[in-house]
Amino acid sequence: MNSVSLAVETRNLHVYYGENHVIKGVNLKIPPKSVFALMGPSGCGKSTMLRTFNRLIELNADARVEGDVLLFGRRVYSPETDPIEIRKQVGMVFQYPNPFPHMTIYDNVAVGLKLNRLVRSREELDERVEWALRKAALWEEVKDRLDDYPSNLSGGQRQRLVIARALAMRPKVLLMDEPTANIDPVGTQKIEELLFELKEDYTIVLVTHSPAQAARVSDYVAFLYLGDLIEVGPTRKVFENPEHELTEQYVTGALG
Ligand SMILES: Nc1ncnc2c1ncn2[C@@H]1O[C@H](COP(=O)(O)OP(=O)(O)OP(=O)(O)O)[C@@H](O)[C@H]1O
Repeated sequence: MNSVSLAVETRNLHVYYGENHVIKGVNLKIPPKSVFALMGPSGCGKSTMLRTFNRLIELNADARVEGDVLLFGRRVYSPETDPIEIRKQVGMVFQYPNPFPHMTIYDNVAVGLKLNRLVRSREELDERVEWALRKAALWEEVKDRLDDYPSNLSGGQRQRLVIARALAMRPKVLLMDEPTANIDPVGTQKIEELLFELKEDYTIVLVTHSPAQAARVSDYVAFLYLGDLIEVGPTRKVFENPEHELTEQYVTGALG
């Protein structure tokens, strides 16, 4: 696949926090309309890597990025590239479900559309909010209480609300940083099922420290260890026939 047909590509990507070298020359090719998992033990650089894809890493004054990240062939770190534009194309969901507590369920989904003036009428806004909530598999559970506040929702519902908020902006890529780490098993299962539907339209990059989750939901998986990319490939291949001893230890639970 050439760069334009890849959703995300990293070329010799390095990240430093001050003197601390945390991503060490990583080359990745992430095909569109798939779930791509970044897995590895705590501190190996998964979140850091994810944050380079939408330039969120730049909010950290200590961080320095070298090498390239390409989004559908476009250089994310080129001086001509506007980080705000990149963040519109690349949605992000974090480990803690973080809907805005003082906004209604409806407004949580509508807020980005309003701020960016992406719709012209209240009717269009209603349609887009419903569309996003349906896409996030939440509509049936909240359609009669759109004016409620998210504090009344379960953790899993709140996370799906945040996913709806991201989807409302119609991103091409959705970055998810351990989206089920703080969700109960039933909520986790719903979010994992949702990933299967979302990948029909979006590219999903999922950070997880759980090899079991990566095996359940991803099409491709990359294993990071201490900032090095140890192995990457189709998930089945990596789990059933890993090339590296370290990968084998990690997927069998021997590495922690
Ligand atoms: N803001 C920061 N300043 C300095 N060092 C950082 C910062 N954020 C992360 N690090 C360091 O960079 C390395 C990679 O951290 P990162 O959070 O990317 O790993 P991770 O694999 O996502 O870990 P976890 O699963 O625990 O979230 C770690 O050694 C961490 O201590």
